[in-house]
Amino acid sequence: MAHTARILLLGSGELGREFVISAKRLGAYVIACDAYDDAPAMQLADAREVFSMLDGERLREVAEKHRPDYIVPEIEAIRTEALAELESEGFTVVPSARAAQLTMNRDAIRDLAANELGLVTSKYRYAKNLDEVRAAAAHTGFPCVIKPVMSSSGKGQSTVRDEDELEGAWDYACANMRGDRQRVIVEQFIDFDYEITLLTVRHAGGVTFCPPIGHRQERGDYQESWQPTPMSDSAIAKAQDMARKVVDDLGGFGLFGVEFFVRGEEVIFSELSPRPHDTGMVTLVSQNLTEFDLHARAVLGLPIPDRMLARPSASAVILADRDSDQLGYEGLADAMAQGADIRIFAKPTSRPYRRMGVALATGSDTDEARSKARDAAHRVHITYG
Ligand SMILES: Nc1ncnc2c1ncn2[C@@H]1O[C@H](COP(=O)(O)OP(=O)(O)OP(=O)(O)O)[C@@H](O)[C@H]1O
Ligand SMILES: NCC(=O)N[C@@H]1O[C@H](COP(=O)([O-])[O-])[C@@H](O)[C@H]1O
Ligand SMILES: [Mg+2]
Repeated sequence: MAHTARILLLGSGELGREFVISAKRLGAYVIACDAYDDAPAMQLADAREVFSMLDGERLREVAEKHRPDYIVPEIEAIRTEALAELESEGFTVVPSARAAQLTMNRDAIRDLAANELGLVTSKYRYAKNLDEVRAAAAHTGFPCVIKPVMSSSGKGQSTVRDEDELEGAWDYACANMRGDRQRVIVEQFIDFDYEITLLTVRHAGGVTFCPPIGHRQERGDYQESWQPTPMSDSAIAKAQDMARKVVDDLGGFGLFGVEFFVRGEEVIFSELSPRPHDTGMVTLVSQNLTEFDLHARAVLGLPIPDRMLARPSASAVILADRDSDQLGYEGLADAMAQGADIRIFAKPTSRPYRRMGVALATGSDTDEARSKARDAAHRVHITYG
């Protein structure tokens, strides 16, 4: 065979696009899947399949047609029962069908982290109607954060300051939840000093951590990230210990993005992605091996260094502000003039707040890198035809 491995990629957004590049550099044949055609990763892959990955039967048909060595989820909205079945029949799901299943639902991963593994989390309770939301908020206190148990990138999420806002937040969560379970998590709002993503690679040779990535979110969605971010030795040790516990429990090989809130010396586990993380796009310039390279290596059973280093770097997102299918981009040269780099994801359509690209920069420290990346992101103008 001409290729080192066949990979079925489930989800073809910007993270998948970079993963395709990394996997293909290692000689893999990649079939990119998503619910819409010309998705960012499809444009670079060897083959594509356009279907809803929530459709278990279609998922099975596609897996049987391509007979991949590895099935690599790139999004959360996947019929994970189908992944479990395929795994039991001998397919390899990355990092494991169990990891995909538990992280698709906030309640499943939260119960594992808080109850079974004993990790420190915010106070929380679940609710499936407005009365239960009120009871849950009485338990957590105000402010609290309400999120659908099935959602990502902040969809359906709101921070609630008092009783009167609960109904609006419940309606908003219901209107924006994915899947068929009308259920939310109500979490105590953590007034953190900063939050991090700890990229954690579980591989044949053990577990390797990348230097912590700091990030800033708006509307529950990432706006900028930087690496490394300073942390005390004790805080980093706590985060690494919790990350190791959870990835060892989930099993399999791959890179995980483990999210924590840090308040003083207290480190609070939030959630994790069993795959490259959006805030980890900064590794496209900060690390010798990016998060996508590390995921590809771990998946293919190739060696991962024991220690990863990062030079001070930052990323800043380029967002659309309206719906369009006549997109163009201006200002790239201007954005790059101060030394920043730009990635455009080439999504075929835009909608308000959709992430269309990212600016990347390095600097003598992360403050300088952040201001360069932000400045470059502002110089890119999307045209809407
Ligand atoms: N309990 C909380 N206290 C304070 N801030 C919170 C809390 N929960 C979430 N946030 C803020 O909202 C952001 C998004 O939350 P979370 O990571 O749970 O959502 P998500 O939809 O899964 O996002 P993604 O899929 O992009 O990781 C967090 O990074 C944090 O900034
Ligand atoms: N926080 C998760 C995340 O960043 N996922 C990334 O966004 C894409 C969906 O983007 P879209 O909504 O613009 O299609 C996903 O395919 C993945 O690459
Ligand atoms: Mg998150």
